[in-house]
Amino acid sequence: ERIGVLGIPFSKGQSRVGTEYGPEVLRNGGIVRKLQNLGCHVKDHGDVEVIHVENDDPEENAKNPRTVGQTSKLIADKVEQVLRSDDICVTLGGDHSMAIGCIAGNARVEPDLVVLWIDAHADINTPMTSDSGNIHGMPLSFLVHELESYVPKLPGFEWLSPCIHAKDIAYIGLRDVDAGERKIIEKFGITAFSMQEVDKYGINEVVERALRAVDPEGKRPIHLSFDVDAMDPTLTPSTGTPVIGGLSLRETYYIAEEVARTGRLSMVDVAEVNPLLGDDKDKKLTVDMTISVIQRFFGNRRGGCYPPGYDIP
Ligand SMILES: N[C@@H](CCCCC(O)O)C(=O)O
Ligand SMILES: [Mn+2]
Ligand SMILES: [Mn+2]
Ligand SMILES: [Mn+2]
Repeated sequence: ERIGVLGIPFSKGQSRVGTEYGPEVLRNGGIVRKLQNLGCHVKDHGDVEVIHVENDDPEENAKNPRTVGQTSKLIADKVEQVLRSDDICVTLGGDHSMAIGCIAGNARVEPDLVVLWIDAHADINTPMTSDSGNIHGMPLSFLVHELESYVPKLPGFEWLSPCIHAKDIAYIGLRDVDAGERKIIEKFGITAFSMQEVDKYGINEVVERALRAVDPEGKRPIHLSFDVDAMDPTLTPSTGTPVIGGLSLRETYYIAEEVARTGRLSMVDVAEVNPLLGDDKDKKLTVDMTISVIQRFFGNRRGGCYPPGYDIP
């Protein structure tokens, strides 16, 4: 597979400084080389240009709307460009508002995509249901057809139209869901496996049910949006909204290996790495755990692997 890596040094979807350094620390952690060592053809497309709008006052309770909206358009355009030249795009974030542009861009190339959202959070607040006003808690609400009449057209978002349906989304890892988000999940029948279901059914059954729910015929391209806070904070402490009781390393590996096995992975977003949070040990652990998970989307199976065409001498 040809992989296109794209950095998204962005933090204005939330209030903490630091996720803008996510791409840098993931690259320094060797993510490009480690994917190449798996036999993948990897092209690093550099970073998306980030827009900074002065006096970007909140609108309808959403913070930095112009900055987020205009940057999201650049993300969508760049992602579309990468996916027209490479098979798979891996985006290195950046806060999870990046997913607005990532999914919008991917949907231009793969309109039939489904979304697997691996996250402690549902990230589907509308500007009105959000308590924080942080757009990293809202990305899916701008993308889902069924929510279009519930979401005001914010300045900076004029370019964006919804491009997925509620039934095309499956969550794994939820454990901190706001009231408005829970209502939306139930009202529109979004497939959602919280940590309770992971404990009840086991990760293998959860992954199987999630994939079957969004893509019963097993033919649709997969957009996997991975918020590192889906994993337990003992594994990825350097993130802005940690929640205890998260996915284990092995559960997260399993998700990645099963999604890889479909052969239909179109894009992986890696969101919410914040290297300014925690000490140096926390930062290194977060980067190493994150990269080890990403490797498993691209053939590094625990049962071993070998380069294409390899045979024993
Ligand atoms: N649901 C909270 C927390 C959102 C966390 C966002 C992260 O998952 O990208 C909010 O809306 O502010
Ligand atoms: Mn999260
Ligand atoms: Mn449609
Ligand atoms: Mn998230």
